[in-house]
Amino acid sequence: MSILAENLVWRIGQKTVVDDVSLAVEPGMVLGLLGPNGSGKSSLLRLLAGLRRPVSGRVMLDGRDIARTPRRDLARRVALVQQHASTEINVSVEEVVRLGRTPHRSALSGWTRADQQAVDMALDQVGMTGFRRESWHGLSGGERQRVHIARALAQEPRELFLDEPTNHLDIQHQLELLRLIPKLGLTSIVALHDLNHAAMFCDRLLVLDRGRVIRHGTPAEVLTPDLLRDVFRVECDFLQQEQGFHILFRR
Ligand SMILES: Nc1ncnc2c1ncn2[C@@H]1O[C@H](COP(=O)(O)OP(=O)(O)OP(=O)(O)O)[C@@H](O)[C@H]1O
Repeated sequence: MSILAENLVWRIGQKTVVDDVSLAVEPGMVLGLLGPNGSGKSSLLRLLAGLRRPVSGRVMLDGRDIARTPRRDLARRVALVQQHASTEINVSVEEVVRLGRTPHRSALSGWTRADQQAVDMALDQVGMTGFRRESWHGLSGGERQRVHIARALAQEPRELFLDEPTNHLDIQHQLELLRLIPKLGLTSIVALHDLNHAAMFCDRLLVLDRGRVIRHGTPAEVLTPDLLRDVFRVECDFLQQEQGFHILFRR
């Protein structure tokens, strides 16, 4: 397994935010993480990326416990694109993406061809090459989001965690990004709110509610009318199409 989490628990004060979560993702697969607001998706992603330590349970990447993995090794293989990430200082787009190379560089080595190639490719993958010299502060919310993803890709991770990556993006860029993720060949976990997008682009889905895993499996196994009613509190119909199903929400 590329990503394996066993019985993760995380609390803040008296509140159990992540409650006995286990999951497994095979190499190259995309797992969609679903759940209502406050269900623990962001908190779980931070535990999986090693930014938070669980109260109990463990996360294994390629069979190695991340609690015993040196920070630098972890930073070389895992990238997390968080919500509301921001940069205060006045920098160019390319400079933001170059930060993704930090874990690969030593204090003595200069900027290498491999570093530049990784940055060029990452900018290209998110369609931001033309913006490389622009100031970060002049970008729209969606453009910033794409630059954050480029920074994560420049890191050349093996595991990619994305927290609502389509936030702020127009529909064209939402679809482009969701199409890109499976093509990267990385093992990915993506927190999403759009259930149709999750069904279209993820191999497997996992639904959280109040920190607990309610269901996991293929999109067709997970997204059923009873789950949408019980967890998301919506009534819907399902439209069966050649390329899969589509959820129609009732007015
Ligand atoms: N640092 C923190 N301090 C206090 N409460 C926290 C903290 N981190 C998470 N929580 C609480 O834990 C719960 C889960 O939050 P989390 O952000 O993980 O949910 P989420 O599923 O990502 O939500 P959303 O869909 O709204 O982004 C929320 O009730 C939140 O207020």
